Amino acid sequence: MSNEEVHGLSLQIANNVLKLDIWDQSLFHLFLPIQTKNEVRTEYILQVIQGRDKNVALSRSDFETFELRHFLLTDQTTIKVNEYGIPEPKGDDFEIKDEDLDVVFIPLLAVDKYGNRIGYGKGFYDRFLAKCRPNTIKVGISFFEPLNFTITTNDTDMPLDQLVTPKGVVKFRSP
Ligand SMILES: Nc1nc2c(c(=O)[nH]1)N(C=O)[C@@H](CNc1ccc(C(=O)N[C@@H](CCC(=O)O)C(=O)O)cc1)CN2
Ligand SMILES: Nc1ncnc2c1ncn2[C@@H]1O[C@H](COP(=O)(O)OP(=O)(O)OP(=O)(O)O)[C@@H](O)[C@H]1O
Repeated sequence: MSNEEVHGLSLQIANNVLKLDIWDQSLFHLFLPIQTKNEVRTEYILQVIQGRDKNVALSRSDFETFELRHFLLTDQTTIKVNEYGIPEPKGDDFEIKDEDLDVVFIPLLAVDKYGNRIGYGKGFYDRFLAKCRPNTIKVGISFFEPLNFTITTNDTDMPLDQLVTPKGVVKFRSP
């Protein structure tokens, strides 16, 4: 995918995020893209969320425990790219508990028609989502539509509620 394609499709995804039924919620968790990985450029989604005056949380990854810690994004937040190429907030101000997040946007490599997800491994998101509230809205973000075959799951895998792609929104229901 060319850089222009990545940006154009990411902008379409941000426009489709507007169609989600999430705008009565207040605290949104977002990932910032790993530049070297052709991930969806979430800066456009960030603009959409902030344009609606919602609060945004960003995470720092701990590669010893494979846990994420979340911090409120403010005017004072400094972002630094870590050794894995992930942009992360610096400092310990305004830490946010997993249970306080209303909506979580999730990066993924592939998803099937049931909302089962394949990530980059290490289980960061499976651990994180398991600690969120049951009614936290889990939204996958992808350039691609769901796969036609079923992804094999294990009992720690956390399925998605919805998926946003450049084409639109996909809602999942349990099989
Ligand atoms: N933008 C973004 N942030 C995210 C994730 C993500 O997928 N995307 N994660 C979702 O879980 C977590 C980080 N997950 C990661 C999992 C593995 C490696 C890793 O093993 N990197 C190796 C090899 C990279 C490769 O395979 O090419 C390295 O950089 O040396 C990095 C990040 C949290 N933050
Ligand atoms: N809630 C959890 N508690 C402890 N270990 C977990 C938990 N969730 C996942 N793991 C472990 O993390 C490892 C990676 O998980 P998995 O292969 O499912 O990652 P993934 O599907 O790529 O998703 P992710 O994006 O979350 O990394 C596995 O060894 C799994 O057992």
